Amino acid sequence: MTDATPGTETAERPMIRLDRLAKRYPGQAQAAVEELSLDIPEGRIVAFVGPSGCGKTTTMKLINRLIEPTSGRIHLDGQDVTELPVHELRRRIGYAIQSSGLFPHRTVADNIATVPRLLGWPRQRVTERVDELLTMVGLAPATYRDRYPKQLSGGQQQRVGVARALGGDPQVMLMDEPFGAIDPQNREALQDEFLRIQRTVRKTIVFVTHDIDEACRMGDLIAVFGENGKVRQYDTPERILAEPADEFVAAFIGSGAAVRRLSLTRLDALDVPEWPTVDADADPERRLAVARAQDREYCLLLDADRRPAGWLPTEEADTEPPSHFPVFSTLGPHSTLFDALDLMLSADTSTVVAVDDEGRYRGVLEMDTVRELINGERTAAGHGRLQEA
Ligand SMILES: Nc1ncnc2c1ncn2[C@@H]1O[C@H](COP(=O)(O)OP(=O)(O)OP(=O)(O)O)[C@@H](O)[C@H]1O
Repeated sequence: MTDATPGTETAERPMIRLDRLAKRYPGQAQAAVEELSLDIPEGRIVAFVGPSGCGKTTTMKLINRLIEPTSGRIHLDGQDVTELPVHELRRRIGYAIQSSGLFPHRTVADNIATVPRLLGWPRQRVTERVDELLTMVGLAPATYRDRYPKQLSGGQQQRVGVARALGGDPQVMLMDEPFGAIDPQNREALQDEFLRIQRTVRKTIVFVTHDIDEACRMGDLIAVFGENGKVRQYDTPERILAEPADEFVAAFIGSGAAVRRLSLTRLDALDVPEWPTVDADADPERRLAVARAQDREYCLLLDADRRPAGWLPTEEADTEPPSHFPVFSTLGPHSTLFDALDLMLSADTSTVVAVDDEGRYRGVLEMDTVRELINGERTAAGHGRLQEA
């Protein structure tokens, strides 16, 4: 990443490049989008967030030429989109919108088959593609293939909308508030499912939302839009939450930035601090010596596989068998700091033992560690999502 100024280029290969893009609708005094320059890297989800009317949807429609720019250029994979035939552009760019946009009088299968049929795929291949996509979005083909959109719940319609947008295997997906009409609980499930699909398909995705939480969850990068399609900050969710570029961005994030950062930080991205440990199978004198050599009231007893076996009171470290309290609070690598804090508060404990996928000891998180991370006194060792891929 370069700095956090508007119109940022990224170090990664851009799939979409917006170059001083502008759109002024006829008869409007203000431009809807003014001089917007932005690189959207290949295989990433870029979330556009910003208040209503700031030009997010207009920018999306410019990208797939549903509307034409007043000035500026758009490059798709290095090619000027105005030089591409519109049908070619539609094949390369899938579009999913809030209302799901399904054709009401066509079955689910016919809806999903729209682009493959336009592309002239053989019937058998279209049928296979429809079933593959339905399975991918978690809808059993035999049950849902022949239904009409009104016979589906809102969430199921959204899934079909996503499947349809993926139909022709586009390089790019434009998603305009695709989960906007879904209640919060189902929305979270759909977001998770979509991220799971994205780990496999690795599309370049522009995702419009007005919800900063959704942007943080979904985006590898977030572009915060201000007035007239001006990007006020373009950066990772972590950086936007930690270092908002200006007061506009800070106000848009609103309160609760610290808690949002907690839920973005996974334990496997942290250097979890060490805690004194004692091997359960060491002899009593050795246990006592190790326990006394440190200044904690309790040591963590580890079994032969280095799994936490109990909290051992330092002064009783030589009892046989070792007397200990059970370890209730352990969290795996995919848990977040938010989960750690939640556990500390709900289990009324100030320590959480971090373990790896096999349940082996990694370290111990204390309330103070969490506080230092929130305050920036300590930084996450951090392989963020960008570096991870
Ligand atoms: N067809 C149009 N004709 C004239 N003005 C338009 C047209 N479409 C959008 N606008 C104006 O352009 C500006 C940007 O609209 P746009 O829909 O891109 O915003 P948005 O950020 O997507 O908003 P929202 O979050 O409410 O969907 C707004 O002021 C809007 O009123």
